[in-house]
Amino acid sequence: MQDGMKKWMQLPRDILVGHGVINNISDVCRDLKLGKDPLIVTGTTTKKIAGDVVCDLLEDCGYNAHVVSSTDASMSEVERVKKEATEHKSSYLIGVGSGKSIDVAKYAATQADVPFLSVPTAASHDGIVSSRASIRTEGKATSVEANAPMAVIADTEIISKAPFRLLAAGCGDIISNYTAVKDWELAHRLTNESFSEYAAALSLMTARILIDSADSIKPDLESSVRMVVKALVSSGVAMSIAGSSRPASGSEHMFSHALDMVAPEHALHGEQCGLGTIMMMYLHGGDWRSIKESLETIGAPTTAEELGIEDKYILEALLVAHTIRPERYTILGTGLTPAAAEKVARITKVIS
Ligand SMILES: NC(=O)C1=CN([C@@H]2O[C@H](COP(=O)(O)OP(=O)(O)OC[C@H]3O[C@@H](n4cnc5c(N)ncnc54)[C@H](O)[C@@H]3O)[C@@H](O)[C@H]2O)C=CC1
Ligand SMILES: O=C(CO)COP(=O)(O)O
Ligand SMILES: [Zn+2]
Repeated sequence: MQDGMKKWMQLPRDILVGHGVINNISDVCRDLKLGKDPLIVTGTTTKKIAGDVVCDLLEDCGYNAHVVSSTDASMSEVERVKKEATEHKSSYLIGVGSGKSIDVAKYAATQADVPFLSVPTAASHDGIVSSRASIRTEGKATSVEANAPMAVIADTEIISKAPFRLLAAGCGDIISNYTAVKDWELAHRLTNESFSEYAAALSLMTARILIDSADSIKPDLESSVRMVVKALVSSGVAMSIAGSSRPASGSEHMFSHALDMVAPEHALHGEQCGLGTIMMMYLHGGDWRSIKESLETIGAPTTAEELGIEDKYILEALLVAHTIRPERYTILGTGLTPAAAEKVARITKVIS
């Protein structure tokens, strides 16, 4: 198998997107025949926003639900959640929150070999649907294979109340599909890596629809949330078809993962990927200006300053990005020279 590919496509069975769909949580658990003993994994902020709501809704329907708050997407948190699940004899896990809570729940459920449901409180990236989890081990973030959620319940009423920055980050994660697919095509041509026309076409179509609607993505608009959540689901399906994150993660994601390693403070995953897309599109000789303009229209950061990260870390990340996932061939090849890294960052006005 190539590059951590799954042997078969794994997709969520039930996907609910809309106003107030959180109220359907017990119907979904019943539909999937999951039993009456869920463990809800949530964040400290998102517990108050949706974790407790999910717990109350399930308890009102006779479920024996327990809640565990998770603060960090680390292997020790995964172990702690697994232990809680064993203590409470939980037959499935429900991740309620942003990326970190969902990843901890997803990976703990995979390790414990129990089903998992995804209830995002923000549309910040396509991990809400995917079969991967980003878990920190010994201080280093690693993307590990996990089981896809059995169901995704994306309540647009809740998500529309999240800070707009999170939604704009989700757009950055989708727009990055453009360079991810270009990298995948390149790898297919140069290294014979297997390539799925369907997964690539779906991934590109998703990014194109989002870019075409960039000027209608606005704060406090539930219709904007709906559009972005659907795109995140569609991007997640593209990854499932491919059996890997290839259609949605290329050199721009390697840049973001590198930034997580080298910079003392990070921005949001989707924000970093958006910035990476501008620069990697320049390297591909593509229309990086329209990527930049779309991100600006949406209100996502397009410069190091807006990202809140010093220029020197952008350059450092560009230099080490190719080492992040050496088995995944991209436009970065065996690496940029310091002069090339500075040139791409300056020409695209990511650094000044
Ligand atoms: N599994 C996968 O395929 C993927 C995983 N990731 C991982 O996900 C994590 C990043 O996830 P993000 O969601 O971008 O960041 P995050 O999980 O750090 O959350 C950012 C902040 O948003 C807050 N938040 C969430 N919903 C809110 C709401 N409704 N109202 C107010 N605040 C709210 C959270 O409390 C948190 O402080 C990283 O660990 C990254 O590596 C990223 C992409 C894909
Ligand atoms: O973030 C992702 C897709 O948007 C997942 O990609 P990784 O495999 O790089 O973690
Ligand atoms: Zn991503």
